[in-house]
This record gives sequence, structure tokens and C-alpha cells, in this order.
Amino acid sequence: MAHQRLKTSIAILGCGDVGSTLAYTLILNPICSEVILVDPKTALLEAQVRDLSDATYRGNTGTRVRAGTHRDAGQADIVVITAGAKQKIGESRLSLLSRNLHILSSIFKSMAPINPNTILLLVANPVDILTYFAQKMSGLPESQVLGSGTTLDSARLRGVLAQKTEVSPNSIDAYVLGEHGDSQFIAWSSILIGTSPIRLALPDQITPAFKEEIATHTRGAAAAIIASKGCTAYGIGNMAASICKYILFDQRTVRPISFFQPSLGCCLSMPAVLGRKGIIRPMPIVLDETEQEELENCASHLRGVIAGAEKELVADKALEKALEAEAEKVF
Ligand SMILES: NC(=O)C1=CN([C@@H]2O[C@H](COP(=O)(O)OP(=O)(O)OC[C@H]3O[C@@H](n4cnc5c(N)ncnc54)[C@H](O)[C@@H]3O)[C@@H](O)[C@H]2O)C=CC1
Ligand SMILES: CC(=O)C(=O)O
Repeated sequence: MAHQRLKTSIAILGCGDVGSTLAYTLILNPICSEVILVDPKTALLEAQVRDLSDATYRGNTGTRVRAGTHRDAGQADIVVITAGAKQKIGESRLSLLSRNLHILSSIFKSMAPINPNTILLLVANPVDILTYFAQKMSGLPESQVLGSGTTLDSARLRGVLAQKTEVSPNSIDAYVLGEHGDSQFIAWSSILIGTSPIRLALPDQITPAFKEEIATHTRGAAAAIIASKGCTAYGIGNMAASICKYILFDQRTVRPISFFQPSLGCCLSMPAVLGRKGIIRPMPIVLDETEQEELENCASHLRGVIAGAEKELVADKALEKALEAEAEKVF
């Protein structure tokens, strides 16, 4: 199929390990005419733009990379938020919440007024909680604010099942759902190896111990990589670029993605149809009793985290107002 020449832009906030890997992936598999990078570390930003641009000069990939401001980013077709702190060895994603929520809040202040048609894709962690607050802070419709969620965990799951079954990951349909974090769960009852439910494809292997081994592998993948190289970047770079493609090309692809779940009162990953307007619709999935319970526990845990973060935001606002009042007294 000939490449369409689209006048489309993707802004990436944060050009550290994840942001720059995503930008590189978007250059190698071009889907937009412009990638705008934004980062307060100006020397890093300039260097990343120059280095990434060097990758566009041979082969004429058709994607231009440039530095921009938060305000420029707010006008892009898709804004991917990778800005924020990352886990150190042994740290959990949730420990980043306070720092990354403050960064998120400052980002929305600097991006305003945001293009009302923009799709926001959250990648920074803890991604489900930040997706929830990004929707509130941006004022965009819920369908336009999504988090990469368990797309990466689901890819990891397909990878390990491919090894166990000796079937290509492309022929495996398997979803990790819920939190991109420790309360995630595997929807075992809906896994298909080619045309076979997994209990038929691996009849003697599906024991509780097997399930636990796979779940532990999938849940612990990020920490294991971070322990040796300090970050994860290629997997999420590829996932985020694919999500951008499903959106810009209105592909109607079904993926587990983090978005607001009205019946659960939080953002977490469930299957959804992705297209030009973001979440086109949730895709129903039948969960067995255990999985349903895992989903509810996961949502209850995330609601608790949101409630704690809301209190912190209210306290910050009160402090901000008190400091403003003090400053007015002085001048
Ligand atoms: N959802 C997922 O599956 C994954 C999420 N992540 C998360 O992505 C985030 C970024 O990770 P890395 O790129 O490795 O970190 P990094 O530290 O290499 O890069 C983060 C960049 O964000 C920038 N930044 C800070 N405040 C900013 C602002 N207001 N506007 C624009 N940029 C700003 C920093 O200057 C820094 O360059 C982390 O929170 C990490 O946990 C990482 C991998 C997978
Ligand atoms: C860092 C992270 O969230 C991941 O690789 O899954």
C-alpha cells in the first residue's frame, strides 16, 4: 500500500529514554509528518532533535523532528506524555505518583489552550492514575484521554506464551487487564492460541503453578529489566507508536488500553476499539468469577490511590493560595 502523505503531528512531552525511543520508532515507521519534542532540559532537547533528525536524512522517511513548546504540543493531533520521573531499582510505579502528578499539572497549565480534538496518550507512570487526572485537568472528553496501560504487559504475556506453546506471538490473543502495576491480572479464560482456548492448546500444563509462574514473569518484567539497564524503552516505544497508528489511521484495532471505566470509578485497562477519536467503544470481554473478582479488587485499589492523590492536590492548592496571599501582603 502506498504511504499516504498526512499533515499530522505527534507531540512527545519528555525526550528521555522513552520519549526519544518513541520518536525514533515514529521516524522508522512513519505515520505522521511532524514529531514535536518538548523537554525543559534544553541541551538534551536540542541534542535529541539533532540526533533524531540525522536518522531522517537518508531514505527520506518524510517525518520531520523539531523542538517545540508545551503550547505547540497542545495543538498536535496526538500528545504523548512521557514526562516524569522513572522508577529506580526496587521502586514501584506508584512511588512516582506525587512527583509525576505535579509535572502533569504544570504541563496542562503550559499547554492551555489545548486543541479540543487532541488525543492524549499517557505513558508516564503510574499510568492509570495519571490518565485519570489528565482527563480532569485537560477537560477533554473521556474518549480522547487514554493510557498505554497493559498493552505492554499483554505483549510480554504473548511473548512468554509463544515460548511455551511454540506458536508465533502474532497468533496468540491474550490480555493482561486492570492496572499497569502490581494489581494487574491475566484474563486466562479468554486466551486463544491460534483457534484454541489455552486449556485445549496446553491441556496438561494449565495448573495454578503454571499460571502463577506466567503472571509473576509478566508482572515482574519491568523491574527485571530496570534492575540491569535502569529503564525500559524499546517495548513501550513500539507499543506507543502502534497506538498512535491505530488512532491516526482510524484502524479500529482492539487493544487493552487504560481509559475511564464509569462503573468502576477509575481508569484501568480493558479491551477497547481504537480509532481517530481515541476510544471508539469498549469491547466487551467475558470474565470468569475469579477474574471478575480480580478486576474489582484492582479497581478498589486504584480508587484508593486516586482518593489519596486528590487530597494531596487539594492541600497543594490551599498552600499555593496561602503563599499567594502572603506575597500580596509583602508587595
Ligand atoms: N507505561 C509504560 O508502559 C511505561 C512507562 N514508563 C514511564 O515513562 C516515564 C519516562 O521514562 P523515561 O523516559 O525512562 O525517563 P527519563 O528520565 O529518561 O525522561 C523523562 C523526561 O521527562 C522530562 N520532563 C520532566 N518534566 C517535564 C515537563 N514538564 N515537560 C516535558 N518534559 C518533562 C525530563 O526532563 C526527562 O528528560 C516514567 O514515568 C516511566 O516510569 C517507562 C516505560 C514503560
Ligand atoms: C517501566 C514500565 O512501566 C514498564 O516497562 O512496564
